[in-house]
Amino acid sequence: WGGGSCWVTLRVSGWKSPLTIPGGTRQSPINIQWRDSVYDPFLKPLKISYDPTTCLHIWNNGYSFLVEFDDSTDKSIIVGGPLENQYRLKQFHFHWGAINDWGSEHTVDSKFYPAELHLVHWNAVDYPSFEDAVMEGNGLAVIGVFLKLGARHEGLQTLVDALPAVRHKDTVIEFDEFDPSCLIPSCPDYWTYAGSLTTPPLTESVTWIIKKKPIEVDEDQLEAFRTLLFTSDGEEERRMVDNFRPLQPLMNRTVRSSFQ
Ligand SMILES: NS(=O)(=O)c1c(F)c(F)c(S(=O)(=O)CCO)c(N[C@H]2CCc3ccccc32)c1F
Ligand SMILES: [Zn+2]
Repeated sequence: WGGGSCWVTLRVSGWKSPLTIPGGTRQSPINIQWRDSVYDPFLKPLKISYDPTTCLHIWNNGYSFLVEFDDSTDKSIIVGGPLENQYRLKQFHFHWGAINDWGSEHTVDSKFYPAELHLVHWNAVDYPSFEDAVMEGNGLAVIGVFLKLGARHEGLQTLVDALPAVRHKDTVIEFDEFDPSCLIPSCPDYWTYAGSLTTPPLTESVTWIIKKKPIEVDEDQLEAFRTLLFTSDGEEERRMVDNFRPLQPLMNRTVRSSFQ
């Protein structure tokens, strides 16, 4: 184990992801210890402007279900917050548990939420493509939004209604005119830290922006996520649940907050 690099691939209900990567110093997800986060008065409000006509399709890629956007223009972008320039929306996806006691990737004071939304953006100012940006320290910006059990979320319901059509891995349906800002709490408060993708290639290229306030969804909506499958049509069915990566060491990082 020592200082050497070691690969441990954890096979948890189809969620293959190395536990640690060689030389990783800024891996995600992490536990956010509220009292250890440092208020940074220089953090700007995050500005979100998405164009619903850039929404393309929903697909089940065997990791999660994701909604992909046309990122060939600057129509759907975020700017401000901890970011040096604007980032283009590429896709959003979720992580969730088999039961409501866990499911999120990040935790707050070691508390899990039943699910977590990730909106993945890339730095199209400095890099020619998403694939290039994935390899750069300031290449990506991911907004994380916690989901908690509560009232039904009308905006999410549009997505939930489409899930039966993407039940199996590698199924896709057209999905248009969806504005994902309806899934982001209006409260401006967030934490931010330098991290990584939580799926392969696990590159340390993500500026994480984790919203302090969760959104509320109801039990039926969480159950709808759990009806998805890791497996393709014709394979032995394995329910798509617990598709989150284990917590990673904070190492030499500080989590900043935009609020006091
Ligand atoms: N939690 S997370 O935000 O780190 C994250 C995921 F958790 C996740 F599942 C995916 S994916 O596209 O479903 C699976 C591909 O890795 C991506 N997709 C990214 C990662 C690599 C890649 C390559 C092309 C298009 C999208 C992505 C992701 F950024
Ligand atoms: Zn994710």
